[in-house]
Amino acid sequence: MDMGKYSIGVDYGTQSGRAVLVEIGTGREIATAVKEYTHGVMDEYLPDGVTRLGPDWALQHPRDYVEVLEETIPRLLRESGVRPEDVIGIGIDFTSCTMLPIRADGTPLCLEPRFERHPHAYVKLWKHHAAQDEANKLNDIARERGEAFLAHYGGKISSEWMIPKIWQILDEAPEVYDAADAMVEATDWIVMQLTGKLVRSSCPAGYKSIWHKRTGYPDPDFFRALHPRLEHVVEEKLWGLILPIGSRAGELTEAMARRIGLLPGTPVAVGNVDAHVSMPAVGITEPGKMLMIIGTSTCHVLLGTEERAVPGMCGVVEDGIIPGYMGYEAGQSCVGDHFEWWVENGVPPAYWDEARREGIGIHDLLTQKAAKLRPGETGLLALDWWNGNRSTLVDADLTGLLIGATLATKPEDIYRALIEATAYGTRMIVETFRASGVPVDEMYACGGIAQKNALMMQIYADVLNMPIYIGASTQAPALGAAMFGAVAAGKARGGYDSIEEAAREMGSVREKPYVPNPSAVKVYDELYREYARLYDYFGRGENNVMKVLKRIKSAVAQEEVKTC
Ligand SMILES: Nc1ncnc2c1ncn2[C@@H]1O[C@H](COP(=O)(O)OP(=O)(O)O)[C@@H](O)[C@H]1O
Ligand SMILES: O=C(CO)[C@H](O)[C@H](O)COP(=O)(O)O
Repeated sequence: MDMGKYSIGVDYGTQSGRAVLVEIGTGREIATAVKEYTHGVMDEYLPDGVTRLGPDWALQHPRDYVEVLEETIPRLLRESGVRPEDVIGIGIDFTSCTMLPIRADGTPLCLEPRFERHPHAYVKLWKHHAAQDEANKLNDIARERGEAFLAHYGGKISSEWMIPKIWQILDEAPEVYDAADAMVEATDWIVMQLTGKLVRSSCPAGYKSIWHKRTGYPDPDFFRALHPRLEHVVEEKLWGLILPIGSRAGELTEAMARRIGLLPGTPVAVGNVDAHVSMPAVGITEPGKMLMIIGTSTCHVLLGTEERAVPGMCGVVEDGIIPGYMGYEAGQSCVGDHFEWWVENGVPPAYWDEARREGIGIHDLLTQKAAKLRPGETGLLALDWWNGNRSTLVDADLTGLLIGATLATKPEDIYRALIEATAYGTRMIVETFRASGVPVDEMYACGGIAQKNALMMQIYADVLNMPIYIGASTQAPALGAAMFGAVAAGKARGGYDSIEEAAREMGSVREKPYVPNPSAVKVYDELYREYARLYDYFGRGENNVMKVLKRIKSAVAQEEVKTC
């Protein structure tokens, strides 16, 4: 074993935490460890198995996040033989806005006996969409008041973000709101567990908490207009130093060092977000190159030189991704989740048997079958809104649509139509950026699905009519987090002084991109035009049937709760 220097990155995804130990200088991933969350995503019941959650809820358990550190980091050291003194830094990235109410010392409220059966005391996962009413009211009030911040967020604040989630807690559980000394992003909370102090990251603050590098948070007046008790929400619940990404949040405490096998004093980077952190891991540090991080959901991140208003984007934040640039984000709320839904609910036993016989996963079986179909052959078209629309409509109340099914439609036809729908959704996002004056010249992809599903990447190349370059790492977010760990350590300790330097040495893409096939491009152009018509028809108010159905469903659910 040589005595190089190493950094650890921990990527907290929707289902699991993934840690990598990376060699400084080469970006070589020496060891990887994955821990599935013990409680997974809680969307029906609390851990007691009886406390029922409402529609659109999605919670997590904060203890699972600490378990990830305790299990994966010692495993990395054991398997690699790397000495703790040669680990010069740690970086974290997380899904976002994944948030929780805590005491001032960092204790999550859900760990207190008084609150263990209280849904609002748990972590609200990014895809918790039950704060849509609050998001709608917030957007109406912000529009009426002519709040300038709306332009930085594509005209709408999403129900996935911090302020609607805090407001939902206040509306539905004022006792939890009162007991919370702070509301924090999970990325900042886990950094707090490592360092013992609360430091907030400028990245999620900028994208998810309406914080601006130059103007800070919105005025108390605005928050008062939402709810009188929110007037001082910033001082009361969002306090804490905000540091830019690329800085050091602090050092590993004695207690945590003992629990995870590293040395106390190891530098810890300011927390990051899973999408944004991936850009340097793919080697991107300049404008015009859009990166798709494809997993449970997809995030699209892009650098620009000017702050433009792009309708329905998630946001533009100065220094939000790479210091010195405007960082743009857009996204799709379900991509892998979309396929998972189909696999779990629509695929007959014969297909599962076939996959077992062939010794492959069900996704691989459906992909193999779908790959035999030509573009347009299924006769199907879908809207990719099974978990709402994150960009460009920013509406969690929109739902899925499949059109063209017949008695001859097969499971692989639908699987392919769902893949195509997500590709059309991405094209809509790319076209919206371009129409708003933000160039998108090249497309990149990373994340689990970009690595695993070649058919899907080919369909994206064909639908977008652009080559798709794939990040070389199988764990791009964790690699990016490790790179930020190396920057937190700094050159003097064997790391880097800037993320650009780290990206040059440690980030990379695979040699061969997926290249568009002209005959497929032609068919997909025609199908995309139909997709765009459906998108406008169901998404922009001409036909609100999706919302009507949701309203009826929610009324029925409330009736059921009353009669229970
Ligand atoms: N071969 C595959 N093709 C398409 N989707 C897949 C495949 N294998 C798994 N998935 C989907 O990928 C998602 C998990 O993505 P991943 O990037 O591993 O995790 P995360 O979203 O937690 O970062 C799941 O929703 C699953 O349905
Ligand atoms: O909104 C996000 C980033 O801004 C979420 O973190 C993301 O969409 C969830 O990520 P994943 O699908 O990889 O679990």
